[in-house]
Amino acid sequence: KNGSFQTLFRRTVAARAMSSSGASGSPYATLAVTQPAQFITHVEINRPEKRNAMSRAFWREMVDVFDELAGNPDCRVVVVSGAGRMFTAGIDIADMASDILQPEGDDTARVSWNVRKKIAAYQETFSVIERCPKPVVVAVHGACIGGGVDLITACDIRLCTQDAWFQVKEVDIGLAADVGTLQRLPKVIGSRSLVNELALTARKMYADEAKSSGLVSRVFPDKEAMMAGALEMAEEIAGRSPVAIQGTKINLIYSRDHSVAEGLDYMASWNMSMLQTDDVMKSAQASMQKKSPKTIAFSKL
Ligand SMILES: CC/C=C\C=C\CC(=O)SCCNC(=O)CCNC(=O)[C@H](O)C(C)(C)COP(=O)(O)OP(=O)(O)OC[C@H]1O[C@@H](n2cnc3c(N)ncnc32)[C@H](O)[C@@H]1OP(=O)(O)O
Repeated sequence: KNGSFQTLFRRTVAARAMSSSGASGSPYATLAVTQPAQFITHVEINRPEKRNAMSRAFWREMVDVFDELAGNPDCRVVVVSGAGRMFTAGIDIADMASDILQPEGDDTARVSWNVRKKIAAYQETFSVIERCPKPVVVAVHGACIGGGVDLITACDIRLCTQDAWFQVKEVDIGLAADVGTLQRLPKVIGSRSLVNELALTARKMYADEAKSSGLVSRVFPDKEAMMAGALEMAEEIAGRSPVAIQGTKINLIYSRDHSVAEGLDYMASWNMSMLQTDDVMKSAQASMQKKSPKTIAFSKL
């Protein structure tokens, strides 16, 4: 069934749609948000002429979009990618310099207070991805620099193309990375030594090493194949019980940050109510009848 002409055709059309450089009439200046298939939302960083550099508008718009998607029952999974030649060149150095380097305040305490608030707001841009109960699949092609690494480490599944490269570039512009890479990358990549090397030297890491280190789980030959793969994966997720999927994401993140005993305790409290969902019976029945979960009509969540 997977290889049928119709399925392949539909995937190719969807992958092309997902590779486009944006939807007209988007309410966002830096993002194109579309629905390539039922329950799947595609968030495309859409400033290709500036290599998807993250401007002030971008930092705000990501929060708006993910806050909305978190509560939107028509979204069960999100795919994030970049338009044009690369995923992202990181922070927009031109647009952001004045925001960070000329802070307001009458004295050191007030200036510091205001800078802290700004940094916390920038951190929120990627923390909303992690807090969103819908799984987020990120698809990286070409460069993923600086803030791009902060972004992808907040996502649940990372895919890339063979031409992708990743760079924790902050030290090159005089910063200690402050919006998530130093906190999340060590949880993603097993080797602390490799994380330290990448963050302290700002060297580029290419697709094969990204795969062998565990930063990405799959490498595709090109962007079209990657977007088709991302959509296929998103369909697998979107076709399953949203109660099970969202509970799985939330508990995986909780147990990443807690002891096994605390994670088990949280899980027991979680499932004491969630096990009572109709989705368990529906899914078990379909499984016994050897039907795909995708054939089940789950209530919206
Ligand atoms: C609170 C702080 C929060 C977060 C902090 C994050 C830190 C970081 O993100 S550090 C990383 C910063 N990024 C960089 O240093 C990358 C700089 N860019 C490049 O090295 C290159 O542009 C490139 C990404 C390798 C792409 O090269 P190429 O394909 O040859 O394109 P260009 O001709 O260089 O650029 C095209 C166009 O895009 C503009 N641009 C590219 N990157 C940025 C950027 N980071 N900020 C602003 N603008 C960028 C470039 O200026 C060009 O614009 P024109 O108007 O066409 O001149």
